[in-house]
Amino acid sequence: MAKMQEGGDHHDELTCRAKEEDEQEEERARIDIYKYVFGFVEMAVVKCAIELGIADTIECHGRPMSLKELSSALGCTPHNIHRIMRFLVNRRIFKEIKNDIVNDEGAGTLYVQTSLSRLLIKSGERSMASFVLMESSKPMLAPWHCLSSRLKAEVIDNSLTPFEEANGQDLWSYTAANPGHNQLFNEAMACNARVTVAAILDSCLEVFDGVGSIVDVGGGNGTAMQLLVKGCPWIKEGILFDLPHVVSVALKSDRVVHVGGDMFESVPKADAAFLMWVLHDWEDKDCIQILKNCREAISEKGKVIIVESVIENNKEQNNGMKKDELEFKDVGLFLDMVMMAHTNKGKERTLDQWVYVLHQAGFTRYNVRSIKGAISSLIEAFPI
Ligand SMILES: C[S@@+](CC[C@H](N)C(=O)[O-])C[C@H]1O[C@@H](n2cnc3c(N)ncnc32)[C@H](O)[C@@H]1O
Repeated sequence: MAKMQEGGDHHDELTCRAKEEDEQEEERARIDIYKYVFGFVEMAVVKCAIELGIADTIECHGRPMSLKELSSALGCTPHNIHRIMRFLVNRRIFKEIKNDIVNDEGAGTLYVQTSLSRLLIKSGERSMASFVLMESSKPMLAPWHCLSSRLKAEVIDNSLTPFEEANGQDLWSYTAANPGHNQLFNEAMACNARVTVAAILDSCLEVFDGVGSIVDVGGGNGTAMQLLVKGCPWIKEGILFDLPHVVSVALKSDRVVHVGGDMFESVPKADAAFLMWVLHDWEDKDCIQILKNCREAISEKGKVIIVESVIENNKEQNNGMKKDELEFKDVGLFLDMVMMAHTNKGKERTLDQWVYVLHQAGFTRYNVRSIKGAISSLIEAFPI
C-alpha cells in the first residue's frame, strides 16, 4: 500500500514538473514570437546607423562622445539620436559609459565603440557596412516578399525566381543594367572576401604551394585576387575572371590581369582555379558545367580551390562543435535561404552534395579544410 502511495507521489511530481515545463515553454514562445514580428528592425536600424555614419563619427572623434556631440556631428536632433543609440546599446552594438567629468555639457552618458560597431565603419579592412547595405537594399529585400508564392509556383511553372519576380530580371542581368547596384554588390562581396582570404592565408597557406598562376572564377571586384597574390609572392600571375560589366570596374593590381567572359563557356588557363561563393549561386547541373570548364582550364597537376559553406543535415552532426563553430554553421543556413531568394536554384551544400558535383565534373580526389574564423570551408579538388 505504502509502495503504491510512493509510486503515486512520484507520478504526481512528474506531472507537475511536465506542466511547469509546458508553462515555461509557452511563456518563452510568447516572448520569442516578437523576435520574428520585429525581426527586420535590427537590420533596418543598423542600416540607418551606417547611413548616418555613427560608427565613423565616433571613430573620427577619437574618444567617447556625448549625445550632444554625436547628434550635432550627425546633424540630427539629440532626441532621435538618443532613441537610436538606446536601441543599439541594448543590442550591444555600441556601449555606454558614464561621464563623471563635469564640463560645459554637464555630466552624462558617453557612447563608445565595440568590436561590433567598428564593423559598421564605412571603409577599412574589417568593414562589413556594404554587405549590410546591399542585403538591406530594395532590390535584395523585394524578393523575400515573393518567396512563398514562388516556391508554390515552382511546381507548375519553373520560369521565374523570387528575384526575377520582384525585379523583372535575374540578379546578374540586374547588376549589369544597374551600375549603382553592381558597385554595391561587388563591395558587399569584397567585405566577405577581405575577412575570408585573410583567414585562408592564415590557416591554409600551404594550399597555394607550387601554384604559379591562378584564375579567380567569378572573382567579383578583384579583392580576393589582390590579397591572394600579395599573400603568395610566388604566384606569378593572377587572372581575375568575371562577367564583363564586373571586371570593367574591378580593382587594378600588380601581377593580376582582368578577363571578362562567361564561365559557362570557358575559363582562362592557369595552374589553379579559385571559386569563392560562386558555386552556391547555381544548381547542380550548372555547377558541374562550371567545374568541367575549370578542369579544362587547369593542367593535370592543377587543382580547383572552392571556398563555400559545408552545411550539416542534422543537429547530431554538430555534436562536439565549439560555440563559435556552431554559430558559423548557423550562418550557412541563413545563406541557404538567401540563395533561395536571390538566385536561380542556388543552395548551400552538405559534404555529400559537394562530393556529388565534384565527381560528376571529373574530380576524383578532394579534401576539405575548415578555415579558422570564417563561415566558409575550403575544398581542394584534383583531376587525378
Ligand atoms: C556571389 S559573387 C562572389 C564574388 C567573389 N568570388 C567573392 O567571393 O567576393 C558571384 C560572382 O559570380 C559572377 N558571375 C555570375 N555569372 C557569371 C558567369 N556566367 N561568368 C563569370 N562570372 C559570373 C558574378 O558577377 C559575381 O561576381
